[in-house]
Amino acid sequence: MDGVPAAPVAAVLALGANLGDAAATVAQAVRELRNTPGLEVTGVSPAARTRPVGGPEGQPDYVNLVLTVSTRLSPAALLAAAQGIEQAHHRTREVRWGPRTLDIDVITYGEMTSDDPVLTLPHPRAHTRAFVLAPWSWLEPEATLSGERVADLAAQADDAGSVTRVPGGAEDEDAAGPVS
Ligand SMILES: Nc1ncnc2c1ncn2[C@@H]1O[C@H](COP(=O)(O)OP(=O)(O)OP(=O)(O)O)[C@@H](O)[C@H]1O
Ligand SMILES: Nc1nc2c(c(=O)[nH]1)N=C(CO)CN2
Repeated sequence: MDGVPAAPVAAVLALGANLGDAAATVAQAVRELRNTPGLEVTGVSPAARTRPVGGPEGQPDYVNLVLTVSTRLSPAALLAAAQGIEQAHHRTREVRWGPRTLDIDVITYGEMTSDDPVLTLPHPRAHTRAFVLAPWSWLEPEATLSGERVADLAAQADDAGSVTRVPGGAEDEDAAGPVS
């Protein structure tokens, strides 16, 4: 998990936010990831507005998007970089699946598999989450996750009906509008 790869590794990151100006936060996080040493952002999905899955009732909608990256960071360093950006956006963890200013999950890191609870790969719930799978499929229509087409998984997910594609660029802070 700590090993630096011999060659850049393709990884997939999922971003989500539903507190404050979520669209602006996600756009800023993309810029921060672009500025992270050892990381090249190779693709940014359109943003999605999504209904909250799990957690307390009455949360605002989320803004979600997916990035593809090419990285020389180890898996542990990639997670640390993601968590550092979460912390810079004042991420707190009070209640499981509660509302958050910013969440950055590592969905895949090359073909690596891991059941380490600190960094499980692929992300253990990604294959059930349209809020991850749908934006990923918009960015990479032929992508697969554990041998299954991401677009098919997105269509089958329980939350498939609560994901709306947001027009405009994901790095346009106004594109997704305020969450409600
Ligand atoms: N693939 C992964 N990406 C991000 N965090 C992971 C991953 N696998 C395990 N974790 C661990 O999960 C812990 C909890 O993460 P976090 O608080 O972001 O969960 P969550 O976003 O509320 O829920 P979920 O894990 O269902 O997305 C982190 O401290 C991290 O060590
Ligand atoms: N719509 C939506 N729901 C969620 C999200 C998220 O990013 N979007 N993240 C969660 C924990 O990672 C739990 N529920």
